[in-house]
Amino acid sequence: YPWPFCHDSDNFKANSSYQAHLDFVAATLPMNASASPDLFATAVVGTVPEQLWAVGLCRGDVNATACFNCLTQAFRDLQNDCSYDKGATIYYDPCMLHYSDNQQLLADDESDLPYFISYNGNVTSDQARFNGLVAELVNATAEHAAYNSTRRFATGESRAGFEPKVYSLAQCTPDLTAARCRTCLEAIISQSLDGFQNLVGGRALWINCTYRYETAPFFDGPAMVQIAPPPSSGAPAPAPTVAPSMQPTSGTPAAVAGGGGRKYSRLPSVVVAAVLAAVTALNLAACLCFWRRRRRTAEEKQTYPMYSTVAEDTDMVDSMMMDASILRAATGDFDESNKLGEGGFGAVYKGVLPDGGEVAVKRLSQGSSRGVEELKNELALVAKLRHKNVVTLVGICLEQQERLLVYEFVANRSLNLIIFDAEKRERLDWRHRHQIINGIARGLQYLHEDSQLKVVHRDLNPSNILLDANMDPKISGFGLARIVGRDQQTQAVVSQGVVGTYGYMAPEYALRGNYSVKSDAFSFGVTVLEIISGRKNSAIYNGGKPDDLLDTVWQHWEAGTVVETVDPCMDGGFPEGDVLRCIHVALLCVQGDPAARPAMSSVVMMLGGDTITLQAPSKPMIFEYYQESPENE
Ligand SMILES: Nc1ncnc2c1ncn2[C@@H]1O[C@H](COP(=O)(O)OP(=O)(O)OP(=O)(O)O)[C@@H](O)[C@H]1O
Repeated sequence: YPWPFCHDSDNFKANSSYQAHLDFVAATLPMNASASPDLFATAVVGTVPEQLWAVGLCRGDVNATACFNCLTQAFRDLQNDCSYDKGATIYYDPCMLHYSDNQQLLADDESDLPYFISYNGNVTSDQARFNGLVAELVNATAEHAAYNSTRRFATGESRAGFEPKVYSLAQCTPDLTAARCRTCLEAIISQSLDGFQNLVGGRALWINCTYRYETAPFFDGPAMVQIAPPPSSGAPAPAPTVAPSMQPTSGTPAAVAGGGGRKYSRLPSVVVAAVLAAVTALNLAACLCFWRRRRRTAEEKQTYPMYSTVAEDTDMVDSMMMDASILRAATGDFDESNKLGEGGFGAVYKGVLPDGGEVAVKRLSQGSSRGVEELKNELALVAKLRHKNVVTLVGICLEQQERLLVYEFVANRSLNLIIFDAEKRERLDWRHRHQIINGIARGLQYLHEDSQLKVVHRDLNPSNILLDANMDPKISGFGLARIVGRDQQTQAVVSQGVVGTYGYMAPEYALRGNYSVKSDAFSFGVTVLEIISGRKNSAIYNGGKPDDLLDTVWQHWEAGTVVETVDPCMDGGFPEGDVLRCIHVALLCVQGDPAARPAMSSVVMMLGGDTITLQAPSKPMIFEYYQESPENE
């Protein structure tokens, strides 16, 4: 160890957004993974094409400190070994890290995955019984990891009575369903185990799942699965069939391999093995690297999350179902000219239904597992929400490969397209801006406090605020939203990674994965300051110097010159008292301590009543990510 794989994907440039995303994930993911009970975290940051997706998983039997150290080291090593490669994977004994600009792993029919195998070249004596024992133990351990462990982790051992004893381990990323975990393990076991016949140790490593067996103990804690030794008599096992490319070169010690930052290019769909030159040089056991193209099986298709969603809420889904043919006709077969925009999960098209009704059709990218998760969320959540300031979902379509979400058409599209456009934002006078701020506050209050559900949006920002023909705002983009307990006052913690948009994430969410209605309040505060100033709160380094709107507004607030931060486009055409009140409320929302931020019902009241006295805000927490330059890290 370590075994790094550079994916030979696109390169990114130093100081690019992708680099900033990678730095951010390197600073947060090890903490999120080690703090989660599953020792697992994922993160999606930024937007396509600069979006970075990362997954980190520690072996189920290591402690949080070892997990944190391993993943921290993993980022360091990959940034050295695969510097500027957008996609890379690294395996250590205690952890695995993978990042890429492409989220398509197991869920993608056509994805090529770094499928890595290593084995111990020593050969056993009673081969037929040994091979039978290994196969039984490995499969039992895989079964246990998939179906009996929510962490998708299991260890196993053979009982006394046959020498050598065998020890095994199987693990999947805990975001896989039980069935998909089993499918994944089955795939790597069936691909590799034949090649390990007679060998005293072997393992296959994949991003979504891994298994290993050895004749010496190698994991901590008692084995979760035990199997009886094979009987001494009985039908002889079939003759071993060792794949020629996988035969050990010599009886070598325990399986270890090195990859030294080599670049592996994509290979043909047939499994191709390449013995690493470094193996011989380092006098280590044989080690093979496979890139292979997988076809999703019928069984995997059945376990695709979308289908279980449909089964869960059939009545609601049925009533909203629309024909793909109608939506195709409505959008001119998803013609480019009807494209309204593109989000992280697919493009959005304007459509006109046969009755003349205008709709916006979100077409989720095919094969994106994130897209399916988003769809699940949207179905379960948005369909139940009804508020003037929340976008309405009017239909859905799940036909063959199409996954379409149909919304009411919101004429002026998203706020970011106006507020950050030098010309268009001149159209937004103070009356409009005030109306937008109030509308967002009311929509958020509804989500947090008044709907049947208690919803934390988690990705509130101007690209998720749509403006109707009257410039009334509607909150959209519920793909990352979460329902939290109605009485939940405290914060929930993401176990599967921080997702959201830079510059709007509350520090406790970005750094520790804690989200709550108060992390939405933070995003609201940032959005309000952007609406008033017409400036983006850039979390990306600007020539090595942080360009932070919160900091700028705070400096002016303290100096008593905060009116200078108001968008010059408005040319002084605003009542100063109203503007100051809005900035004051926004500063209360971006305070570092979540408990000090007001609830949205208070925000609505504070915005509406000039008789209410407001508390003095404390300095916003501008978290370190903004303050350090990448060179210092
Ligand atoms: N209901 C709608 N009516 C009109 N335009 C819309 C509607 N929904 C989305 N759009 C337009 O399409 C763009 C893409 O929307 P989408 O919700 O997919 O992306 P996003 O919010 O920018 O990103 P993400 O989904 O990654 O959060 C929006 O920025 C907006 O301009």
